[in-house]
Amino acid sequence: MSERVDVELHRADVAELLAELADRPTEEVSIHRDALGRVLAHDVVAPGPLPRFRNSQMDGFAVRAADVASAAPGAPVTLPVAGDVAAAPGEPAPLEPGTAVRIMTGAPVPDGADAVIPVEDTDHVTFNGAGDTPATKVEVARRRAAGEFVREPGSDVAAGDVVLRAGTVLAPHHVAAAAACGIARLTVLVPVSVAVVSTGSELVPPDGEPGPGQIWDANGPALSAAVRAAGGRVGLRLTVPDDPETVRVGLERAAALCDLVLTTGGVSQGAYEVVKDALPEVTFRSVAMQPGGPQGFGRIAGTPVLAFPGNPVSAQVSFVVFLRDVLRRAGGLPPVERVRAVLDDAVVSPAGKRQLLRGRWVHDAGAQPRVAVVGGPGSHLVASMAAADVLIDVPAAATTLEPGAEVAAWPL
Ligand SMILES: Nc1nc2c(c(=O)[nH]1)N[C@H]1C(S)=C(S)[C@@H](COP(=O)(O)OP(=O)(O)OC[C@H]3O[C@@H](n4cnc5c(N)ncnc54)[C@H](O)[C@@H]3O)O[C@H]1N2
Ligand code: MOO
Repeated sequence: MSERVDVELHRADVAELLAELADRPTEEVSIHRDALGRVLAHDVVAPGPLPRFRNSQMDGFAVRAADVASAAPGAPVTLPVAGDVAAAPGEPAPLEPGTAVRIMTGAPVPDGADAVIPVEDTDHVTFNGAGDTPATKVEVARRRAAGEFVREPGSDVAAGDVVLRAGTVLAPHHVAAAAACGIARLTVLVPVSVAVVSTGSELVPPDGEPGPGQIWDANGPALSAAVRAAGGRVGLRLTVPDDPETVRVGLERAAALCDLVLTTGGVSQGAYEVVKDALPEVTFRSVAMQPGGPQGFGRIAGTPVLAFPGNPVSAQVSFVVFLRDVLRRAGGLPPVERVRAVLDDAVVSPAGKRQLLRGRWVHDAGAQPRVAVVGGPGSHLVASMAAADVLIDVPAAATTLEPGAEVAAWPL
């Protein structure tokens, strides 16, 4: 651990190393299964208009507005009902002047009709229970202007309009717009594929039985979840023991399969720092922060690798500070902005290191967001981390901060 570098410098180095990840390939996905949450690669253009044809906005009677121009409550206009149009396949016959057709919401409005009288404004009042009973005449008790309750073709979308913009993170309402335009497949960005490699002979999976001296692997599941939450994909999950040969073999496999290799553990000053030993071509350095001080970055077989420390809070904080925004940007998601907030508590902090304390937002009516400290600063305190929803960024120059001090806060 030859040098101790500033957090922002290491951030910039990591961003530069991983800049190539932003060059994303694309793939087609079905709107029925895989589109949700994916990021659109291109603008989506409507192949035709929406609505596709003139149709009724109401259950009622299609008429010529001129034929009911004198209709008023107490002075209805009576028209013969010449037919019935449902929202169903087919084209209705043109409307003869001086007649009406019963029409349902979404049904094609016949040529010759230019307004729809809602059923409530007629002597039928409602169609509920009317079934297939054909109406022979209708009394219209309210006039409607030409165009009322008629949905014109293209009034929502014209052919050639952009309905969804490149970069949209697909939500249910975007799927609806694509489906309504008859677009069943969308071209989206391929997520960054990350190999998440936990190192440590002491680790057993969370569903395993730890023996003496063993612990459950928190970092593998945590970083896998973090990768997915930042729009990435876990291309490989490995846990390797503290044996440099085995670690090397695992990391070479990971490098061959994924866009990025992410390791935890084995990067500090101990006797068994296997990641350091297995990756002589990678730069290991001490970053002036706590937690998350020991860091590695470089390439293995041409693939970028980041080596995070093994302490669980250190690994999670490292992800937030160094990798989250890089992954989000590469995958087309906006970065998570840091927020200026006011401290609720007094804090002490080591000299010369930025400290990222676990905190919670304090919700009140104040003008500026406030944060309170949760738990201690130890890098092994996973429960305090779980209770936090923000990281409080105490500057390197500060050894104490009083309540009311302004700090940067990293939303979790
Ligand atoms: N003499 C020194 N000792 C340490 C220093 C130092 O500067 N000088 N730095 C400390 C700091 S800070 C950190 S952070 C850790 C980093 O250690 P490593 O990255 O080498 O990680 P390990 O030694 O493998 O493990 C540390 C700790 O975390 C536990 N661990 C590891 N992996 C997992 C996992 N996947 N899930 C849950 N817990 C994990 C491991 O059992 C250890 O308790 O070094 C300090 N020491
Ligand atoms: O820098 Mo370490 O991550 O504090 O435990």
